[in-house]
Amino acid sequence: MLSIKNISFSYQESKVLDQISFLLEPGSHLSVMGESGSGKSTLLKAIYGLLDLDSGEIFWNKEQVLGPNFNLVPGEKYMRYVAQDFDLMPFTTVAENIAEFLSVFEQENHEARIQELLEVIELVDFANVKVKNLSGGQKQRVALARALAQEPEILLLDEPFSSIDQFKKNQLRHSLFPYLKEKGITVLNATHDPNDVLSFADNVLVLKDGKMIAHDAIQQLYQKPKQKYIASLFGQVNELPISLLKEYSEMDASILIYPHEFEISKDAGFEVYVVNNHFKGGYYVIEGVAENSQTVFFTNPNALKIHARVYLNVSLQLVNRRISIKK
Ligand SMILES: Nc1ncnc2c1ncn2[C@@H]1O[C@H](COP(=O)(O)OP(=O)(O)OP(=O)(O)O)[C@@H](O)[C@H]1O
Repeated sequence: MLSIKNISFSYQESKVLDQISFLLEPGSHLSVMGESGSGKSTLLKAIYGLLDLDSGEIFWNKEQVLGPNFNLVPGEKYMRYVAQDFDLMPFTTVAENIAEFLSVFEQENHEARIQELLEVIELVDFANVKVKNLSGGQKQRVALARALAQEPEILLLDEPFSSIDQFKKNQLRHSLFPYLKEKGITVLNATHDPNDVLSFADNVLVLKDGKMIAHDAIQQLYQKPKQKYIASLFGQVNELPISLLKEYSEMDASILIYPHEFEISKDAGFEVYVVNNHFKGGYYVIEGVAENSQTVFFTNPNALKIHARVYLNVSLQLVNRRISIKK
């Protein structure tokens, strides 16, 4: 179990982590989300022991993680941190880079382990290519394989696919995350990308200005976001006065609605007129304006005529789930 107990950290005068506490079960996958500068990397660095905390404690089971003031060589054997800058050996091959981190006591397994890890990072054909000749995204994958070579109990990933193109990213998510689950490796993944989170994370921790503002199971967090900031991490979201819906016209509260949650109708719901269509591949996000002059985004399989008037409705079930937010 990873226990983070009330940790705070400041760079010079500015507080970057503010009293963060949470527990992480072994083998589970936690995504750390938050806008740029919210403290995601700093949290991972603190957990890895790269920072001296202002206050608080970090434990992996019974072992305390200590910062550089107490630990000359930061980093614990049971934990690996894959940073945004990958620390590789450029003049040796991909296979040699991975082999460097395999256990010297298991020489006879090295070939098989290198092959296994090359498959996870999908670089089998690059085994004998020198790292200096790889693209940024390929280097990032080698850094991942090196971390895995050390068979960590906890893996800290800082934007693990940031340099990798969309196509490869998808393949890699589907090979890496199930591999980590199968091996029982505990994962903390700092990411901006909801696609890293939605199908793979068990829980999500949300940071805002160094404070933990949510820590919940992924589905709960997505379905019942406590504020727009949280819902926005998963893409576009509307925050509307509930009074736009006839049944709630007297109520002074706002409601968060993802664009795909509207039902379009010819006559039921509230009226919007169409001002723009945004092509998204398999569907369109339509930009409309409601009677209170507020912009509303909703999805539709096809583009709609500019200036067309449509009615948007939301299921009662959804309203009841979300309605808790007071203005
Ligand atoms: N070495 C440093 N010295 C001083 N301030 C720093 C340092 N590193 C980060 N910060 C500041 O700490 C805050 C949190 O940074 P951090 O890198 O943890 O954010 P982040 O959420 O990981 O951002 P991003 O998503 O852009 O990587 C930011 O305001 C940043 O400017």
